[in-house]
Amino acid sequence: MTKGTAATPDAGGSGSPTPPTEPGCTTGGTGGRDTVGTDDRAWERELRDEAGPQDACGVFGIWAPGEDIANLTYYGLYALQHRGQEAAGMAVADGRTIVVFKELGLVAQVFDERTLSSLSGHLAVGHTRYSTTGSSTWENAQPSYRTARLGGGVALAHNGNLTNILELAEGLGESRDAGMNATTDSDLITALLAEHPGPTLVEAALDVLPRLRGAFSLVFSDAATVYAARDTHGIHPLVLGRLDGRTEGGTEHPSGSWVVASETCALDIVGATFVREVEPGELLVIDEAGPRSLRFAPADRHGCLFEFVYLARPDTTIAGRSVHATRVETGRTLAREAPVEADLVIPVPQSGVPAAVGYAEASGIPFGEGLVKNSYVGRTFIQPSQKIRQRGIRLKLNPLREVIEGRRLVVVDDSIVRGNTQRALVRMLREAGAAEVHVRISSPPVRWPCFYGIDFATRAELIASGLGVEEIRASLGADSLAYVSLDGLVEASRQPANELCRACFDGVYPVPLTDSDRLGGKHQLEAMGSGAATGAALAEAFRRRVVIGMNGADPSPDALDELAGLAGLDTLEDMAVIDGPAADAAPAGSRRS
Ligand SMILES: O=P(O)(O)OC[C@H]1O[C@H](OP(=O)(O)OP(=O)(O)O)[C@H](O)[C@@H]1O
Ligand SMILES: NC(=O)CC[C@H](N)C(=O)O
Ligand code: SF4
Ligand SMILES: [Mg+2]
Repeated sequence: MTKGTAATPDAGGSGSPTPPTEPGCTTGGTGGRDTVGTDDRAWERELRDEAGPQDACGVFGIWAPGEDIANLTYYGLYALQHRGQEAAGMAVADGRTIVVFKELGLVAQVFDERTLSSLSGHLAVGHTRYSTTGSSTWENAQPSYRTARLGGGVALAHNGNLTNILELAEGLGESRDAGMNATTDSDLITALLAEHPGPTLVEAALDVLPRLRGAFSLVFSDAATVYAARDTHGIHPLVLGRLDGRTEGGTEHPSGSWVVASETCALDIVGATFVREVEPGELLVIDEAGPRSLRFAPADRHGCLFEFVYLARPDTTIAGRSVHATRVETGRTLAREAPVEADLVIPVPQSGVPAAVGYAEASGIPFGEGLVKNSYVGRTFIQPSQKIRQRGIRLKLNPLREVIEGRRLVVVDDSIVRGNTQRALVRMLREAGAAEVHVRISSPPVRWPCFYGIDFATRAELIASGLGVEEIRASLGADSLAYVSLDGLVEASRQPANELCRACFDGVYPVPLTDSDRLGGKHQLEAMGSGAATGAALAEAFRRRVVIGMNGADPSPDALDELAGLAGLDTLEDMAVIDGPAADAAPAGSRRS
């Protein structure tokens, strides 16, 4: 392994890689593309500072000598854009050096031809980020990079969320900081791998991976080799593909060319054929000898059911089942379980479309487009602030008056999380003249927070956590509301019920959660001093409120007392004396002003 170099473009954000400013510093990007107006900056601050629900990142890895690695990675990330819209990046290595280029923004905003042409090598690791631990800052964009203790570097892309973050950070001590200023759980993994005394990255990984709790689909690399690993539950997807018929200097590379990606749709886009899933508890090592499989834990499969509902693209296959087929069938089931007399079934674009097709098919009610989607607006639920999500819905969806006026509508969507979308839609549809609005949802009520990579924020934010179906209907202003049953959804996914995580629907968490897991939160590493969790830091975290209740945690009274004790306070009320709005606290290492 060799020392990495940095991509440090000019202020315009489009420069070519230049040497690092300090030895071993490897992450690149503008750290401050200063071309946005005042209003945009406000949005940026919201993006950066506010806690809120989000999605599940996309990861991509490729080992393909002789191929245009940067371009293929770009296309792979493009196919995974729906999994994270806050930042994107790639690390490209040529056997000697690793160059990382990352930036806040969408894939197409982060990379241009000039940047891509400056990134060359035989392997790459890429990422699209939707933050679940650590603010939306440049430092927290991925791939995360660390110089390894024994020389060389480690670049890592992570989808998921760890649940033993404080424990891991405490174990790292001072080396957690190491000038990187990242506050993600993902960077903790990179640091653990880089700090490991083992002579090879494989040995480090086999020791570190079993110590991680929670969800991780990882693609990481040193300068010569790509690695992929999936947590023991296989919570989020990760697949291996082969770039068929590719050549190196006119002859096919003897060991083939390989791609690892969050979803099969990314394999399709780069022209790779699906080989198999990375197994839960498996570590794959991909180099000139081809892929080798190692095991770091036994498989105890609990795949995320919400991937089938919303997260994954419909043209992806998970555990042998098409996401699109699952959604259509769930719509059919919903029509059987919750029929209604109506004139037209309309979908809520984008991810509500397949279920609406299924509902229309099974009910016999005509299907029609009643909402026009602005294709230039992305996913709203995965945006990191409530204000942005609410604005996004108005920007994104507009009713087609001539289609809906005077009609009794069945409005089909895949999920209700906070209720932003449905509340806005019911109002818009009524204003546009709908005679009746019947809302049908192709997943059960989301009542429980997710600790494994979906930022469902606080439980209080989940509309179904405190309200029954009738109360939700009243709050949305709909004429009727019904959700599909959990059994109906599981059946449509064709997965054995005991091999799924369904925790956000039924509160049964496959990875046991301790109080500190529950007390953790998106900003827990920002609240820590370098290396160690001090009482004062926890008190600060507590004050910021994003920690308590983050991810919907309902901390037990005992845990709260313990936290107050750690912070040196007698009672929780004492914490109120520390004042100042949470958003004022700039995330550690933020380069943006
Ligand atoms: O109840 P809420 O908090 O509003 O969240 C639920 C909505 O968010 C998602 O759509 P999103 O706009 O994120 O993406 P999509 O275009 O893929 O449907 C989901 O499909 C629902 O429409
Ligand atoms: N959505 C995800 O998979 C997030 C990955 C990681 N926890 C982060 O916040 O960057
Ligand atoms: S809690 Fe829900 S969103 Fe989170 S991993 Fe489980 S099924 Fe997926
Ligand atoms: Mg939607």
